[in-house]
Amino acid sequence: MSVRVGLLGATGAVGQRFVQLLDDHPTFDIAAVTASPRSAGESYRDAAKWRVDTPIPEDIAEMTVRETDPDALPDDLDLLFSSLPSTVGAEIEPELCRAGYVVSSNSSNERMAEDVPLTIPEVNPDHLALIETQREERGWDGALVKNPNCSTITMTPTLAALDQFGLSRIHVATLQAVSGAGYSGVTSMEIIDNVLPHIGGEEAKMEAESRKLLGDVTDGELSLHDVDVAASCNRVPSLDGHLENVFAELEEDPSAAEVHEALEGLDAADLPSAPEQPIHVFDDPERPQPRLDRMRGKGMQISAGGLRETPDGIQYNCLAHNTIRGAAGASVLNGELLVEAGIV
Ligand SMILES: NC(=O)C1=CN([C@@H]2O[C@H](COP(=O)(O)OP(=O)(O)OC[C@H]3O[C@@H](n4cnc5c(N)ncnc54)[C@H](OP(=O)(O)O)[C@@H]3O)[C@@H](O)[C@H]2O)C=CC1
Ligand SMILES: N[C@@H](CC(=O)OP(=O)(O)O)C(=O)O
Repeated sequence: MSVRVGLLGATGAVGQRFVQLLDDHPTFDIAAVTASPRSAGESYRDAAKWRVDTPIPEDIAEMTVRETDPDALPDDLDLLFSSLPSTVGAEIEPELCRAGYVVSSNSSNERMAEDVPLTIPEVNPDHLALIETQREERGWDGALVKNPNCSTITMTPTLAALDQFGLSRIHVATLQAVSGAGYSGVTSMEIIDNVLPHIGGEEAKMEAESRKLLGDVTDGELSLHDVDVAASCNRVPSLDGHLENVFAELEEDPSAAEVHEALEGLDAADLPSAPEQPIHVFDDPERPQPRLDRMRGKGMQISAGGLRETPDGIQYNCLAHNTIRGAAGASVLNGELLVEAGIV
């Protein structure tokens, strides 16, 4: 089976990760690439300043970049992956869905909309049921599905695994890599020998998106999980890989060994890009570390470690590759879920 896909925002940092990840994908074939009007008409090789650590695929390099507009896309695309700036996504993604395209989007616009599935296949694949509500309410033939923010993706699968003990209150502090801010997002003068204790909007995203991901969809209606989440987000000078310190207050009182077993027991998704085991737990208290562990499971596995019983609950660390598991890889996984569900 071949699924013809288009990449929106293909020349950007996340767009390039899509190109890299889809290069040898078993079913997805890149049939169109788009970017801003500045790049449209150029070859992908000229338009994209290639910064990924594998060679640019020759067939994609030769493609002509199109405008990001329904009229500029071929009609026979089965699926679109979007990594547009969120202001651009907010304008263009609904137009594309109205025109009949199914869009798996990484951009933050509409992540919290009640009729838009925000999914991680190992956590809440059933939320795809919201597509029916979305199509009824918006009159779309296409569909819009989102993946969460990269810091949220790193933590939420661990919370899904701990939900069996009753999640009551979560505190999390993040140490986020510079690639999360994009190539020109943080200057070297700002970040070398430094830590920035503020990432605009990130804390509110982690607090809200995690409750949606852990929530329920019944009869096409969404209800949020009632766990309290409080986040503090920090930029640190690692290149890729967000590390997070989680303090979980639970209704029950599991031992560290029980938590270890629960984390490693989170069910895998049976999808081509999914890791065989979603979460790996280290016994070594010095792991996970961004440089050593971000590429586990081809950048798609989440690592945890430092499990510790405290008077208030369990403390642990978790880590994921922010532009693979946290961005392009997350959208690809959602695309595979859409194929499995027969929506694509
Ligand atoms: N899940 C997550 O947590 C993550 C999400 N993201 C999100 O992904 C998106 C992309 O991020 P990133 O790749 O770093 O951004 P970049 O700035 O590197 O790339 C943006 C892309 O969008 C294109 N673009 C810009 N303006 C327009 C326009 N007006 N019309 C059409 N296309 C346009 C650019 O084309 P051109 O080259 O021509 O300028 C480029 O292809 C953002 O929304 C970001 O927030 C990013 C990282 C992680
Ligand atoms: N804010 C994230 C990256 C990002 O773009 O997030 P979002 O997709 O929620 O805008 C980071 O800095 O690491």
